[in-house]
Amino acid sequence: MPQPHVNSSPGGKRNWSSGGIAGGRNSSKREDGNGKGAKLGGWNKSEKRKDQNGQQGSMGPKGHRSDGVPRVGVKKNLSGTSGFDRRKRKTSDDSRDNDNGGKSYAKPGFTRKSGSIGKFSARKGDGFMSQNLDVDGLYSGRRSNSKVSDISGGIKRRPVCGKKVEAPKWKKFDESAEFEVKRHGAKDAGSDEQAVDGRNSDESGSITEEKKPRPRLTRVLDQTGKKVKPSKKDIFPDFEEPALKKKRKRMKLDPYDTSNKRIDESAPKPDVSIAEKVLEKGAPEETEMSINAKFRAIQPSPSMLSYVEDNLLGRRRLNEIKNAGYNVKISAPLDNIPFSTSTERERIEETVFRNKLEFFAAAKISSSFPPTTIPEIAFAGVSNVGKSSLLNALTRQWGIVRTSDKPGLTQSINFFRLASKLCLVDLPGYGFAYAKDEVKESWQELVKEYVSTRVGLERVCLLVHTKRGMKPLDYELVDLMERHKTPYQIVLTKTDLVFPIDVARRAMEIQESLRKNKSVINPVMMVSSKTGAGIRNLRGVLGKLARFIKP
Ligand SMILES: Nc1nc2c(ncn2[C@@H]2O[C@H](COP(=O)(O)OP(=O)(O)OP(=O)(O)O)[C@@H](O)[C@H]2O)c(=O)[nH]1
Ligand SMILES: [Mg+2]
Repeated sequence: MPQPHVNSSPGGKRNWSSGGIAGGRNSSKREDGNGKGAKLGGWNKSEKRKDQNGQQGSMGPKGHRSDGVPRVGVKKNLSGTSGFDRRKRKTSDDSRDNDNGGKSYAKPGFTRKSGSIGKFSARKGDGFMSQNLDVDGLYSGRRSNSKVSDISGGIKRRPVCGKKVEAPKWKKFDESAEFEVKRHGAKDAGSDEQAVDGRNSDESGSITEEKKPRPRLTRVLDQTGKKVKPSKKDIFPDFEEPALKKKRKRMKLDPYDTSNKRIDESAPKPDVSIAEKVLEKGAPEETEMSINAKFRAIQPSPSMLSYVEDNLLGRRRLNEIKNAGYNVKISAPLDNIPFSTSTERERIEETVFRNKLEFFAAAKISSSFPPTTIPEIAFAGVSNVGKSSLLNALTRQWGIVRTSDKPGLTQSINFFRLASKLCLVDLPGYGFAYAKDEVKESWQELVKEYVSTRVGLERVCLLVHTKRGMKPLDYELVDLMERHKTPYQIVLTKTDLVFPIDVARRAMEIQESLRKNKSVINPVMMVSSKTGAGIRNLRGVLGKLARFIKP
C-alpha cells in the first residue's frame, strides 16, 4: 500500500488534500487519488516513457523535468486518471520532486532554483485547468482561480484580500500562476487569452462564487501580449494598500559574535532620535526597543570576550563543547574539566565545595537566624533566577537544595554548611512568584533584613538572569547593601540561554552601572548551572572566603 509513503511527506499531503474548506470531501478525493494512483499510468514508468517518446519527444531522458510544456500531456493523462504512482515516488527522486507538491510550496527558494516545482505547480494547476477547459468550455478567471486555490491547498487557507497576507506565499502562488500563462502562451493561444481573462475577472472583482477570489500579485498580459505588472490598486480594488510592504533585509555576520549569529544591518541603532522619541512618547514598546537597541550597542572589551570564549560561556552547540575536550554525556559537562590549570592553592580552595552539603537551619523571621560560627555566603536574586540550582552546581550535590521551574519555591532563608568551613545561604527570591503579595513582601523584608544586619556575612552573591539583566528590585537591594557596606558580587546565571556575545554585553553593562559603587566585588561572575560553565571559577572566588584553620 502506498500509505506509508504518503505519511512520509505529511506537509505535501496536507497541501494536496486538505486545501479546500470542505476537509472531508477533499480527504476523500485524496484517497481516490491514492487508490487510483497505484494502478494508473500517468506516473508509472512505462507510461511515462510512452509520454516521453510520444507526446513529449523533445523532452529528453528527463523530460518531466526539462520544461513545462510536455507536462500538459502528462497532466492530461494524470487528470484523466486522477492519480499518480506513489511507488514510483518512493524510488525516484525526480518523481518525488514532482509529486511532493506540498513540500515544494513550503520551499519557494528551492522551487525557484530548480524550476521543477514551478513547473509542477503549473502543471498541477494546468491539469485541472485544462480539464475544466476541455470539459466545460466555460472557463472563467474565477473558475481557474478557484481550481488553482484548490491545488494550492495550504495557500487557500490563508486570509484573502484585505487581510494580512504573507509575501512569500504570494510569490509561491505567483510562480505557479505565472507559469500557467507562460505555458499556455507557448502551446495554446486560446488558453493564453483565457488565462488573461481569468486574471481580469479576478481584478474586476466580478466573481460571485461562494469561495472568495484570491487577489493575485502577479503579472498580466496586456493587449500586445507583453507582461506587465499590475498596480496594487488593480489587485486590491476594494481595499487599502496592503499594510505589509516587505523589505528585504540585509544580514551580515556579527564580528564579535562567536556563535556566528547574523545581525540585521537594518536593525535600529541606538541614536539620540530614538531616545528622544521614547522620552516624548513614553510608549512601552518603544522603551523596550530602545533598551534592546542600547544593549546591542554595547561593545564588550576584548578581555571580556576572550573570557567568555575561554570558558565556553553562552549558548553553545554540543559539538563545540565536545571538540573542546569535554564529556557531553554527563550533566554540567563544562564543570568536568579534563585538564587542570589550577595552582595548588586554588585546588585547595575549590575542594571546600567537595565537603558534604548539610542543611542545618531555616528561618522565616530574623529571630530564627542561627548564630554565625563560620563564614557565610548568601545567594540572593529575583525568584527563579537559579539561586538554589547554583548551590547544587557549586557543590555538585544535586537534589540537596530544592529547585523548581515555578518562581517562589524557596520561601524561607535556608542555611547549609560545608563541613565547618563555609556556610551557604539560600535566600527566597523577590519579584514575581506564585505567592500572595503580602507573603512576597514578607520575603523581601526578610532578605533585606538579613543582608543589612547579618554578622559574619562575608558576601552576597546577587544573581542576575543573563537574559533579563538587573531589575529595579535588584538595584534596591544593591542600594541597601551599599548603605550597610555588605560586600556583594554579581553573578550572571543561565548564561547558556543567550549568545556568547550577549553574556559579555550583560557583564559589561552591569559592571558599568555599578562602577561607582563601593561594596561591589568585581569581576562580574558568569555561570550556567546547566552546562557547568563558569562554575569552577566561581568556586575559586568563593573558596577564598572559607575558613581553613580549625576552630
Ligand atoms: N537553562 C538553565 N536553567 C537553569 C539554570 N539554573 C537554574 N535553571 C532553572 O531555573 C529554574 C529555577 O531554578 P531555581 O534554582 O529553583 O531558582 P531559584 O532562584 O532558587 O527560584 P526561587 O527559589 O523560586 O526563588 C529551574 O527550572 C532550573 O532548572 C541554568 O544555568 N540554565
Ligand atoms: Mg530557590
